[in-house]
Amino acid sequence: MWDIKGKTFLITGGASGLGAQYAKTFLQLGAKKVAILDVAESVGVSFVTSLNETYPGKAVFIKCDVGNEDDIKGAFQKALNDLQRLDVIINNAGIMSDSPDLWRKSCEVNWQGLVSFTMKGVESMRIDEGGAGGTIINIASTAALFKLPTMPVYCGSKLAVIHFSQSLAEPPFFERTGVRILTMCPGPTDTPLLHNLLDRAIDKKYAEEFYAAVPTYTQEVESAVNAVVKMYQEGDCGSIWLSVKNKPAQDITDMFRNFYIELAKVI
Ligand SMILES: NC(=O)C1=CN([C@@H]2O[C@H](COP(=O)(O)OP(=O)(O)OC[C@H]3O[C@@H](n4cnc5c(N)ncnc54)[C@H](O)[C@@H]3O)[C@@H](O)[C@H]2O)C=CC1
Ligand SMILES: CCCCCC(=O)/C=C/[C@H]1[C@H](O)CC(=O)[C@@H]1CCCCCCC(=O)O
Repeated sequence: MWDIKGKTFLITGGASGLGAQYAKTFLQLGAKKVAILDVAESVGVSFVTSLNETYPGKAVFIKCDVGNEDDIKGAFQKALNDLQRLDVIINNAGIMSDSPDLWRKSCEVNWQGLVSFTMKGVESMRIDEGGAGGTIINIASTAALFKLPTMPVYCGSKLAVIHFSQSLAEPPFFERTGVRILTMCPGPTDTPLLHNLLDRAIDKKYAEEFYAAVPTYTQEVESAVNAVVKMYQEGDCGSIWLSVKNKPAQDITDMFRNFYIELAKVI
């Protein structure tokens, strides 16, 4: 069982939605400090103010657009200075929009930003270079596990998150670095990300027909958050987890393992 008590957390996209609930929950469970990184400054500042009312001095807000490398460099260094040491990074910031004006930004945020924070995290945590080890939690989605024709860019960015994470985590990565890479795939969860689905689609007209034909369902935020806590406490490096329909988190690593074993027979 991995400890939460006394650990420091950096959470991207932590000003609202699931990221804010991860912050609240890990503080409730004894985290030492959290750094909330988000592009939404006023929401982030007021959220951190409310956290500090309950947990004095334990939360800091750092403005950061995770789609912008200069922002990431500055924010990561500031988080290290403020927290002194980073034990856990939750790469949570994500955009769901395949619209012509936003698809490229969503690739930068969902994928490149996550890669950048993961690499910086590994560098600062790795025990073979003087660090103390740690955990990096990468948030993917069930959109990586089914084909959603209205949002192929979002699906692709989330599958990239899974494959990047599981490839990086291949043994002996953990033995060498002491850094644990974990991936969570939440299913549709009740947050603003799911508002205005038609405006987020690659093709609005087709999306109207598509969403009229498929049933929509969402799970509670609490369920997705509990799943991340369970994965943090129990997950092995390289493991991939699922959180759907308010069910307890499931470790689906073996399904991926078997998929690659089958593929290896033909490649
Ligand atoms: N809500 C859902 O149904 C699901 C969400 N996810 C993933 O969970 C993560 C969080 O999603 P939600 O909380 O639902 O979304 P949300 O839209 O409610 O919140 C996203 C947060 O990220 C921040 N953000 C957006 N762009 C940013 C940027 N460039 N730099 C820094 N912060 C930025 C926003 O300001 C906001 O605080 C995302 O990666 C999403 O893809 C995965 C599966 C299901
Ligand atoms: C086995 C085929 C499954 C196909 C599922 C699908 O294409 C549609 C899924 C919708 C489901 O009915 C409930 C929803 O809300 C889905 C549409 C919303 C997609 C956004 C997902 C965001 C995310 O999970 O990251």
